[in-house]
Amino acid sequence: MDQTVTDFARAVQDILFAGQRMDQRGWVPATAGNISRKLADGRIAITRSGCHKGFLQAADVITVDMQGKPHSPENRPSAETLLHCQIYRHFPQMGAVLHGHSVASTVLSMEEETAALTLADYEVLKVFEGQTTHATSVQVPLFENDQDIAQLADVVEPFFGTGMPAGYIIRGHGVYVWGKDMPTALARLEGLEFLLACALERRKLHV
Ligand SMILES: CSC[C@@H](O)[C@@H](O)C(=O)COP(=O)(O)O
Ligand SMILES: [Zn+2]
Repeated sequence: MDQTVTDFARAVQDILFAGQRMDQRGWVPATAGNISRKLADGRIAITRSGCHKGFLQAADVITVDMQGKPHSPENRPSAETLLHCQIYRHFPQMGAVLHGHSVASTVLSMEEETAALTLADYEVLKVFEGQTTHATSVQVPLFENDQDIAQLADVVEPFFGTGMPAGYIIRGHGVYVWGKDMPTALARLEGLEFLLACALERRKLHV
């Protein structure tokens, strides 16, 4: 079979699997969230706008270029496609991007008044790139939500220089994480969601 077709077919499988996994964990309520995977030829396979991520069909995955332009003009990619493209542009070694709307990321980001959530002293911090010990802290930047995604991307842009090992959170909205491939991105998301759930539980204990 043609290599390009095989790569796209694999990306579709990766995206459908990720959608089911994120739905099972309660991270993509209703039609929330979006999922992408970079193809070997540089195109990006991404979810269509408005689909339930737990019930994705192969036809719900389309391709866009690095600027977010769909290869078939009749296809409407995720409303947040620009945020995915921005991550791939900054980190050429990354192969998958996940966006979810968990309860923990939504609540914590609305409660935290500073510009970042600090996650410290957790063993699971080692799930993030470059972390080798629990005896550290990782900052997860918080950005104000904005329905103008190009404007939101402009605000996120300078933070790529800081690496953002755990991804970032849009306030009252959700998380963005990435990885070299889909299993790595899913593991990072699972790690981040575990840590956010711990942080939320601790805040409840301390009220
Ligand atoms: C359920 S509303 C969520 C959307 O506004 C958006 O934030 C989202 O994550 C999904 O948008 P989509 O265009 O389907 O990729
Ligand atoms: Zn969203």
